[in-house]
Amino acid sequence: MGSSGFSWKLPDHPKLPKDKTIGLIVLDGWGEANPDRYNCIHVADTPTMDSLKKGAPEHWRLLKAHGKAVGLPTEDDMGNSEVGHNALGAGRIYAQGAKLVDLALESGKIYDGEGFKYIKESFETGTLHLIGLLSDGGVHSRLDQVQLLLKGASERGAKRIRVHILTDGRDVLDGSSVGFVETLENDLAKLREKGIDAQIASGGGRMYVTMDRYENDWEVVKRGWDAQVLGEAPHKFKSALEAVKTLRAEPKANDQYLPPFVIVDDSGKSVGPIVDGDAVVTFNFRADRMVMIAKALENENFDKFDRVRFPKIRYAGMLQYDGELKLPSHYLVSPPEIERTSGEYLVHNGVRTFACSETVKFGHVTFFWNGNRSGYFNPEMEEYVEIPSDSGITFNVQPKMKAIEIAEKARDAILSRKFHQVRVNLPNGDMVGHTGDIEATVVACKAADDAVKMILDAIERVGGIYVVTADHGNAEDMVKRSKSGEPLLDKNGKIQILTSHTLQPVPIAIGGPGLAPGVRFRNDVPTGGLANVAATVINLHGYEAPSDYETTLIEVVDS
Ligand SMILES: O=C(O)[C@@H](CO)OP(=O)(O)O
Ligand SMILES: [Mn+2]
Ligand SMILES: [Mn+2]
Repeated sequence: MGSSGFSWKLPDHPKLPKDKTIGLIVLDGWGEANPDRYNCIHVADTPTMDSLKKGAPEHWRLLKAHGKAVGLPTEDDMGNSEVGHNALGAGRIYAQGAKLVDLALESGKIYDGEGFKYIKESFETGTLHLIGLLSDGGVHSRLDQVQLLLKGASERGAKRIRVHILTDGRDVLDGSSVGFVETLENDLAKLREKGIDAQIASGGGRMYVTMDRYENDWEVVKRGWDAQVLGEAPHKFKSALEAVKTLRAEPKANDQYLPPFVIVDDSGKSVGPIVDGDAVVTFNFRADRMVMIAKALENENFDKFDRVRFPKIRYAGMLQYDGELKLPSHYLVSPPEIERTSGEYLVHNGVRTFACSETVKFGHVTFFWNGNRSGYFNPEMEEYVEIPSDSGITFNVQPKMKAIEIAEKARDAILSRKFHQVRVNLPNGDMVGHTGDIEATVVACKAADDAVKMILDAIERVGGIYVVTADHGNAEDMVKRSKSGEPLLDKNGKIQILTSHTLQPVPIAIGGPGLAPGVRFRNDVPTGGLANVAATVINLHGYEAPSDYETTLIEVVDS
């Protein structure tokens, strides 16, 4: 115990035993919605998840996974993996990046911070480059924040501004890139009227350029580096609007995967390479898909690809993306201080943990789960296993992904009896849902269900407990709908495919032979959300949760 009286030691739960093996499964992108043909979870054969639902209301219920329940600015904000896993692991609701940036821009505090002062030093003689995802999706970034930042920076001395855009089509409708570029072009034209030399300098689709995560494919980051820093790309255009319109006219074009392009002047020279003396801001607030580019921009020693040039710049992230690595070292807004997560408590109380997913979601059950912190709390108590994801494909061609491999690892970890908590993320519903391919998403949901079964069977064999939940919706609704819930059609009478997450609640189910008789979901937490899961799991490990955690979902009635 420290001098403040703080202790990592958790009190024993008055009724629940310790040392049970808990299989903790997060189905990524698995929400609950009305059954219809665009609900891939409903269409798919999912006997395991269906059978868990029969345990309602005592052993199955729904949780809020979007909006304020996960620390997002409004109830119109869909859930996402970062905020979802943060809430699941931390057991409290933190104002998240989106909200913190809103507040800092609203109050103007963003301009008084260390990060802005640092980049401002370059405004007199250098160019300010803004790199990030151009949409109003609100998962990684938001256009209105970029607009405010452009205004604020230009009013505070930025004379030459270059924006390097990444088109979305994942958190927003495919094809919406054109509209976002138009809006940005208008804003930049207005700045030019005021004598500021401002324009878009390069671009590319988010899944093909820059925004890789968890080191799945450094080529993605390199393609961005070449366009943004070196001013080189296979496609050259006079304007960004012309670029996106032309590239989208290609057969099978998709905003998520637009090839990299640079904007060139009349002499064919790129208008905005990043050079010595410039300032750079990566304006995404969300961490996972910014960590790799942040390393390329910041690290003196870097061997992931040949940077050709490593310009001496002043670089700041919108937020600091990794609290443990302190990356990047300069940032405009302080990230939420997520501390004392359930993982850290459990390690201090002798609970051994195993966590596993495939590369594309590996950081979700480790880094996000632990409050955007990389690495182990205590390597003696934890083991994290990453199964390499397929790279260079869209997951509708491999909808089963590595679900079975993840389940096998979890099964083996459970049967080894070395761990008290075996935690996995099953990516299928989400990663395939984002492709907008309905048939493939149905296959994906079945694969996830098969994986759940394998893990539950192992829990059965060791007399353990399972907790099955999800981080946000995706696969349960694949069509854009009117307010009354009718599928919306586009100009050609085709349904508008929804590639994004949703506002839907997610299920949570508990059970297994190790679940003490009399444990059931309370009925007095009707608005429970993802942040209530941590206390619940801590109870199932035989401990009382810390008093400032969101309340547990369970009670133990005498039977
Ligand atoms: O792929 C991603 O980056 C997001 C969507 O933008 O999905 P998730 O939050 O499920 O990781
Ligand atoms: Mn997710
Ligand atoms: Mn997703």
